Amino acid sequence: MSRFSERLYESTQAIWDKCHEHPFLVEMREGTLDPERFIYYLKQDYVYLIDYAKLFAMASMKARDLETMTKFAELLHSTLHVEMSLHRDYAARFGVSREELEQTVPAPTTIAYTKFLLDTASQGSLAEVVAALLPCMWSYRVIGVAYAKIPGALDHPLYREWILMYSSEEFGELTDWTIDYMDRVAEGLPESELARLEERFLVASKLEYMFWDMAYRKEEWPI
Ligand SMILES: Cc1ncc(CN)c(N)n1
Repeated sequence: MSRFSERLYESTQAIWDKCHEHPFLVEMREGTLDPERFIYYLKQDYVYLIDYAKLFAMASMKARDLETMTKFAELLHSTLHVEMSLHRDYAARFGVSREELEQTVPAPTTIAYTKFLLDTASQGSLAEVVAALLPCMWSYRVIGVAYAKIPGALDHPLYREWILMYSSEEFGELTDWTIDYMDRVAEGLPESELARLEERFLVASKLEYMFWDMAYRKEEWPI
């Protein structure tokens, strides 16, 4: 039988392709993205990641065995200390203090995404939490690996570190573990449950697209 993650990947391929075609990502891989858009993205992503990290804490709490609990704790640690440290380093380069970064006012799309994730974590099963958080890891992994192969992309003074982070072995291993875990928790579930997991994965993938779009437009509250 094919893996459930393959079904997830196929069902969202069109949305992920749309992300790759989005001007934010096209311009980033070509090295022409306006740094102002990138700073906006970093600030919104920082407050997004604060809530995203909480998902791993909640997944750790829902885990039924020590090995899984430990892995989600590792993911929590990595988000707080590795991924968010990338944002802190970038912010320092742009003269944005750690406090300013942390006090970023979340834009409507950031709130929509984090609310969806945290609602899933508070009300859903462990399998649902994993389905909701997986596009975040997996789609960035796909982007990072693809961009690292583009000639000259790693020479860019601004986007190099971002590409290195998401194409790194460490990020790859954590992503692979989570994909594999998705398959394991989905095993033996009835179709009604699988469809629910697929829907969580799909919504998160759409929100990933919306996040790129938000950053490109430098979305503001209308009032
Ligand atoms: C919105 C978003 N999605 C995914 C990632 C990668 N963890 C991120 N930093 N931000």
